[in-house]
Amino acid sequence: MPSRKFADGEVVRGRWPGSSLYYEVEILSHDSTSQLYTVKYKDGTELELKENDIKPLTSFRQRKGGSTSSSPSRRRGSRSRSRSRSPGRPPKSARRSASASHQADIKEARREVEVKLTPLILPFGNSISRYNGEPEHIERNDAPHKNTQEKFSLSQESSYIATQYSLRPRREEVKLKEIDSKEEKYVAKELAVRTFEVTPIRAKDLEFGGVPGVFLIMFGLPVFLFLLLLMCKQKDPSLLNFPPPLPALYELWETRVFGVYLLWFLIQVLFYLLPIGKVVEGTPLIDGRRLKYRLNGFYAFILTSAVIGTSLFQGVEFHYVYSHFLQFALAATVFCVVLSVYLYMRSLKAPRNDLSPASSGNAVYDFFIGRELNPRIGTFDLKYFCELRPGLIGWVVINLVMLLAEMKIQDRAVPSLAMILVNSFQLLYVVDALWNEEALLTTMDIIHDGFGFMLAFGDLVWVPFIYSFQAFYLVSHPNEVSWPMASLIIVLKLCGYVIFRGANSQKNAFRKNPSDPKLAHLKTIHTSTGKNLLVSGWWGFVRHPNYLGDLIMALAWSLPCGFNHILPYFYIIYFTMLLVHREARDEYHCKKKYGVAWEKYCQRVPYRIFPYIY
Ligand SMILES: NC(=O)C1=CN([C@@H]2O[C@H](COP(=O)(O)OP(=O)(O)OC[C@H]3O[C@@H](n4cnc5c(N)ncnc54)[C@H](OP(=O)(O)O)[C@@H]3O)[C@@H](O)[C@H]2O)C=CC1
Ligand SMILES: CC(C)=CCC[C@@H](C)[C@H]1CC=C2C3=C(CC[C@@]21C)[C@@]1(C)CC[C@H](O)C(C)(C)[C@@H]1CC3
Repeated sequence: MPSRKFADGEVVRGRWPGSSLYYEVEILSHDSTSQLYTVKYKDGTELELKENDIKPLTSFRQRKGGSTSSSPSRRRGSRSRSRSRSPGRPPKSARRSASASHQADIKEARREVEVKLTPLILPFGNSISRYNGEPEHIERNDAPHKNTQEKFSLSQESSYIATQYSLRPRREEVKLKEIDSKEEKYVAKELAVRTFEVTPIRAKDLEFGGVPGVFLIMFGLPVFLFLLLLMCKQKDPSLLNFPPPLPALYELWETRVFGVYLLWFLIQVLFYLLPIGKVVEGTPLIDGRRLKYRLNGFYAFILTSAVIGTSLFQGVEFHYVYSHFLQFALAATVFCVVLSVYLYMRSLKAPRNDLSPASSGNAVYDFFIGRELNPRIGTFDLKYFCELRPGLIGWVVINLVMLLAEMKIQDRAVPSLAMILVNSFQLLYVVDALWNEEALLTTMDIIHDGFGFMLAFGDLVWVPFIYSFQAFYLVSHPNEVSWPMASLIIVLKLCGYVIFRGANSQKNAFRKNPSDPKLAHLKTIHTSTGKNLLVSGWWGFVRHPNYLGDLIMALAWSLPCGFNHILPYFYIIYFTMLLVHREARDEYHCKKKYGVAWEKYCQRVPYRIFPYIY
């Protein structure tokens, strides 16, 4: 029979599962069959640990300045800004860098999650358990105890670790109310910081059809983009005229166009770096750090407008962008490929904690989804910058270019009503995004997806060159819109906007301050993570009211183009597919994160996006 290293009653340090942090524990017993020790933390938490995850107290005694805390719930300190300094964390120099292969990371992570957890008693419910049997209840949003709970925004990553464990409460008699709220605060904070590490996802969890799927998307999307633009350039853009005449590849490349594109990008970089605008903290990362972001997107937009206005006044020929539209699309695509290669290469040196929870260890998949979560050069955040600046602001500039091209080509003194509608609707959308810039920090793109080809292409190519498609279409396919029709379209757009903005603002306000008096009338479902879910207001209507609003707006963008061709409706077709897929991804993550509470929410609010339909 194999010998055991630690005796019952011995006080040692036990590793907190899924992390490299060790806490003082007492050995309760040892199971000779499974070779697991049952240990008890000072707050009463009992877990089963492998021998490798237990160290004698003496291993830690010499360490200077280490934490003296003895249980996950008791340890405290101001670590929101610095990296975790747990007793188990090796010195920085000795820490393994990600230049060691991702496969090695996977092995290590798998070894970590092998720790078998049996019970975990948490004062506010089991924050990392999937189905914990916690007392779910629906309440109005004015219960005072929620304040403390809601302050902790546990990062989305929690869900990826959570399902790796089999957690069962051993002392079910511990009730939520018996626990003092201060203690809750520490436990929740500590869990957010310690237990959630990047766990490589298993092959079956790969999204977008796995490796073959992303491979197809990466080649298919650029081809599709060019075909669409070429189709639109035809006099009769009917689908019957597919395929459009294809230009030679060398005709599409112009170094001057690439230069103009780079200039545009650099101007946006410059505006991003301006020390104007509020600095805010993002959602906590897996190691508890919160990155800082400067919110100056709206200023960048004002400055860009000033630059564009001055250039127009100076007689700069904006028609060049229209006449070289495909060349610009190619320049942006080339730039995006180079950027994606750079992002992948640098991610190989990134520490494991900096990797995206979506990354898999497969090079092709990770090149697509993005391996590093928040690639930064100093304080310059590449993903955050690309998401809102060159592409989104570029979209508005391209729309303006199309408006001018329409006037020139159709010899108009003023732009058509259809063009004005499309331009102003989309301007409102972009200004809204920049005005509410902070909301971007809680989107799936920022907290879950890495920065790779998908977002680089989406942000830098797809948004400016596809989202401006209606304006591009109207340049060569005029459509006269009557005023009654225009009024209907405007009403539709405003309805969509009210739903989109109302839903996003309601959720953002709730996540920022759950006890906001303005939200006191809303009902919520308590969840075990400490974060609650809204079940009335916009979020009680359908489960993704913001997507519904976005889709209604998308329809209003296409309608001014008339009904002669399907092409201008491509956007709404694509967007419906994108949001349905995105909703499914979010649903999957929320189910993992909130367990029964999410199922309760689904029962209460059965429709996902379209009431009574889907
Ligand atoms: N124009 C475009 O191409 C695109 C636009 N968008 C728009 O971007 C915006 C952001 O979208 P996206 O990031 O996908 O998703 P959401 O803004 O809808 O965020 C989803 C998250 O909200 C939280 N949540 C879900 N239900 C509730 C509830 N009942 N109460 C409180 N919180 C809840 C959950 O996170 P948690 O609980 O962790 O807070 C969930 O993961 C949307 O308006 C969308 O339309 C998105 C993609 C493309
Ligand atoms: C086809 C392909 C490669 C798709 C990638 C998807 C991207 C185009 C979108 C993913 C999420 C996005 C968001 C916006 C634009 C489109 C992308 C990048 C967004 C910036 C639009 C403006 C909104 O107000 C928003 C800020 C909420 C939104 C965030 C998500």
